[in-house]
Amino acid sequence: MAQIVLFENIHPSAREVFTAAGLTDIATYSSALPSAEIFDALRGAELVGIRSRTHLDADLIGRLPALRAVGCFCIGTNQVDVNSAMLRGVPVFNAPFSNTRSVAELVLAEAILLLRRVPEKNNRVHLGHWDKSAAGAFEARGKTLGIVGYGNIGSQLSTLAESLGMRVIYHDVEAKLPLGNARPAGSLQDLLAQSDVVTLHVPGGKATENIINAQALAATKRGAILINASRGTVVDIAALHAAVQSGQIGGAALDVFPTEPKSVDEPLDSPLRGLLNVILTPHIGGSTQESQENIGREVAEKLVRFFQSGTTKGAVNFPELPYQDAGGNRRLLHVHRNLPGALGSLDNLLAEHGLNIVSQRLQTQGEIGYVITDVDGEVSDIVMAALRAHPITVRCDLV
Ligand SMILES: NC(=O)C1=CN([C@@H]2O[C@H](COP(=O)(O)OP(=O)(O)OC[C@H]3O[C@@H](n4cnc5c(N)ncnc54)[C@H](O)[C@@H]3O)[C@@H](O)[C@H]2O)C=CC1
Ligand SMILES: O=C(O)CCC(=O)C(=O)O
Repeated sequence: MAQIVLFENIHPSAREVFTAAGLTDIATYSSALPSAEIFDALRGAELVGIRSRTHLDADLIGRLPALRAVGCFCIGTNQVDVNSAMLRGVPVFNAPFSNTRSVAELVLAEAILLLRRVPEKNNRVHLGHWDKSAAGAFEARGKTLGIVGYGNIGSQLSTLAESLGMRVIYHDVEAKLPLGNARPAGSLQDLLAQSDVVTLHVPGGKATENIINAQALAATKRGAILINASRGTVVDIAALHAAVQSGQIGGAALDVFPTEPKSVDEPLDSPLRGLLNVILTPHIGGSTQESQENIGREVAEKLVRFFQSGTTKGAVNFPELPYQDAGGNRRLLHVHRNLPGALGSLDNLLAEHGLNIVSQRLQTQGEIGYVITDVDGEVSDIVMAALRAHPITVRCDLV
């Protein structure tokens, strides 16, 4: 079985990084695999690369003892049970801003197209109608853009929209630095009531599930446009369907869906198909040549650095230890339960086996601690077996 398994058509730049680092045992898949097939594909894999469609749940992670790290070649990591991965000593990496600009540009384009009613007009011309009316068509200039989630994408979009002359307001659960003339709205309800275009840029997960539901849609300014390029679970699709049909929502653009097709030939199952004032795109917010090449390189580099030196800088679920040159002969990566005396137990065990510590760094986070130890001398299989068998150990690797 391959040491590295990459799903979902990850850009070839990733393979270049792995092979340049001497990691050549790589299996690639052009799409996500059905859950019945994924275990066989991953058996024995040490590094796994996915995008948004491959789900790594607690059960699957638990059945992959060889797995050392996961790379999400995207921003979102909600498709991985990152807590279970952490508890098994598996760091998860992502590319936190390599596709930010691509998403912001698509959203801005969709806002303009929907304000001008282009999706319906495009369809009418294709059908032979030359309907040159200005009814319901507006400039973006002077309109209010409401951004829900003022993180990397939301704030990037904020500056682009202001350069078009839009008034920008935002709602975030954390205090955020307003860029340019953007201002925080008093609440989500307040944002919805004021905005001509509402766009969602929050993470997926339980806390954001259906935050745009029937009640939120009813509180939205009548005829406003809704754009969702975050995660499909953020919008209640049945409620949106009803709001579009009643005219409460004047147009919508959705790039993400509660359940997304796993491959090219699987159709999207959604009541929104066929509505002409709704733009549906196949989760391509971050899919540009520029972003995919950068993401391929960035995440592969993080995986290689972890695999070869143990650094967890940038991991989303793990104590972060930055890169440091190896000081000794061998380097031990030890993940343990975060209990008093854990480091002492590890060091005693090394001393019992005559290993001198050249340098050692510890970081803890929640339930686990992570120690990188450079030692003089060879680390025998006996020492590794003793380390792995110790009651505090979650996992231990030698690099
Ligand atoms: N369609 C696509 O292809 C892509 C989609 N995404 C999605 O976009 C999301 C956002 O990306 P970034 O801006 O890079 O993330 P980010 O982490 O920089 O920003 C997210 C923001 O949402 C805020 N937030 C969290 N819960 C909230 C709530 N309930 N209400 C209001 N604000 C809330 C956070 O405080 C944070 O400021 C990602 O998590 C990912 O799911 C990202 C890239 C591509
Ligand atoms: O490109 C992808 O597969 C996923 C993009 C995305 O949603 C993300 O980066 O979070």
